[in-house]
Order: sequence, then structure tokens, then C-alpha cells
Amino acid sequence: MLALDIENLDVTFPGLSSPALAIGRLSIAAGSKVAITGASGSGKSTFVNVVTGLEGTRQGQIRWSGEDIAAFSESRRDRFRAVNIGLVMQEFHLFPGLSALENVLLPVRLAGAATAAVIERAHVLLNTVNLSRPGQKIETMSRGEMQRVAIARALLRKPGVIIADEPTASLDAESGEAVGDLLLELANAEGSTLIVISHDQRLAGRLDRRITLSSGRISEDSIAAAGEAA
Ligand SMILES: Nc1ncnc2c1ncn2[C@@H]1O[C@H](COP(=O)(O)OP(=O)(O)OP(=O)(O)O)[C@@H](O)[C@H]1O
Repeated sequence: MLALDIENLDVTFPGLSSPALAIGRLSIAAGSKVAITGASGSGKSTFVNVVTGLEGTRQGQIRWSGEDIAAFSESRRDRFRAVNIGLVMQEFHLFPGLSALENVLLPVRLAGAATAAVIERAHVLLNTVNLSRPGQKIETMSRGEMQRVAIARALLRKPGVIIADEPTASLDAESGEAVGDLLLELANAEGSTLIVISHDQRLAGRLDRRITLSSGRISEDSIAAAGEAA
């Protein structure tokens, strides 16, 4: 499991008068389960992009258990993400024409890391997410099933952190709840830190900590609020 420590982060884009994301200090403990919420345009996707290293940043530190990915080159960030971060996105990013199993294995196959043990783990994970037909073509699956394939893929390399960006947004209530259950169960079982970006108040309410972004800044943090109340 990985801890996240952010310091002096400031992400600006051309044409914006204030930063898309400005975080003086934020620590997320290893193994904790955190929801990030906020209105449209508040900086949630920017947060996902910089903490996963999908986007670089020139200002600030983003340390995962001590390793500052803000100081890494793009290719080093890509390698770090592939090994350490399990990403689940709203729009799944699965490949039609391939089966559920082939989708789960694609990143490790591309990395030349599909050992027999990893293939066995892919089968086990598909079972865990309640998919019994590993050979089913992805385009024939329901949206809830597709998201469960994406979760199995994200967990294949036993990532220290799972980051899910609006994982239930395009699902009906029942499938969304199943996906929320799975993310929590699997993060607990694997001992991964879990960060979920979500408008889904029910899902956010089930996590240990809720952080709200407003105009790129942290406007509420349930841990800080609990500390003030104590
Ligand atoms: N590449 C970019 N260039 C210019 N502005 C950008 C860029 N990316 C994001 N922004 C701006 O930064 C701000 C934060 O955007 P971001 O996508 O992080 O918000 P969000 O909270 O994820 O919103 P939503 O819930 O609508 O997806 C917005 O004002 C957005 O227009």
C-alpha cells in the first residue's frame, strides 16, 4: 500500500486566471479509503492526472511513499504508474474485439510480464468480480460488466493504490452499487490505498475520508473537521 504526500502543488493552464489545482499540503495514509468530491470544474480530473503522473507538473511535490513523481521524466512516470497505480476510469477504456480476459491481460502482455502466475491471477480476479465467462467479447458485455473487467485489469499487478475516476457515473444504480462494493472489498483484501473521485454520495459516504475541492482548492476535509471537533 502506498501513502500520498502532496506539497506546494500548483497546476496552471494557459488562459486560466487561477490554478486548476492548488494544494499546499495533503497527506493520504497508506491503506486509507478516500473520496474526492467537488463541482464540475473544481479540479478533480486534474488531481487524478497529476497524482497518477498522466500529466506532469512543474510546481510542487507529489510523493508516493517517498518517491516524488513530479520530479520524474514522462517515461519514468509511465513505468511507475504501470507498476504501482491501478486506474479505473468512468469510460472503462477497454478494447472491443478482445475478450474480457484478453483486456485484463493486455497491459501486462504489452509489458512482456504475462507469466503463468499473472494469467492465473487474471482468471481469479475475473471470478472475484463475478464474471464467469472470461472468453466473452467485451462489446457484448453490459456496462456494469465492462466496469468490472476494468477493475480486474486495474488490480492485476497488485497496485499499492487504486484510483477510480467516477467509476459509477455511467452505470445504473444497481450496477454502480456493485462496482462500489467491489472496489471497497478488493482494496481491503489487497491492502491497497483507495482514492475514488465521485459525485455518488452513497459511495463517498462509505469511505474513511471525504475531501471536497472547490475552484482547485481543498475546501473541506473530513479528517481536518474531525480533528477540529476533537
Ligand atoms: N488542458 C487544459 N487547458 C486549459 N484549462 C484546463 C485544462 N484542463 C483543465 N482545465 C480547466 O481546469 C479546471 C479544472 O478542470 P477539471 O477537469 O480538473 O475539473 P473537474 O472537477 O474534473 O470537472 P468535471 O467534474 O466537469 O469533470 C477547469 O476550469 C477546466 O476548464
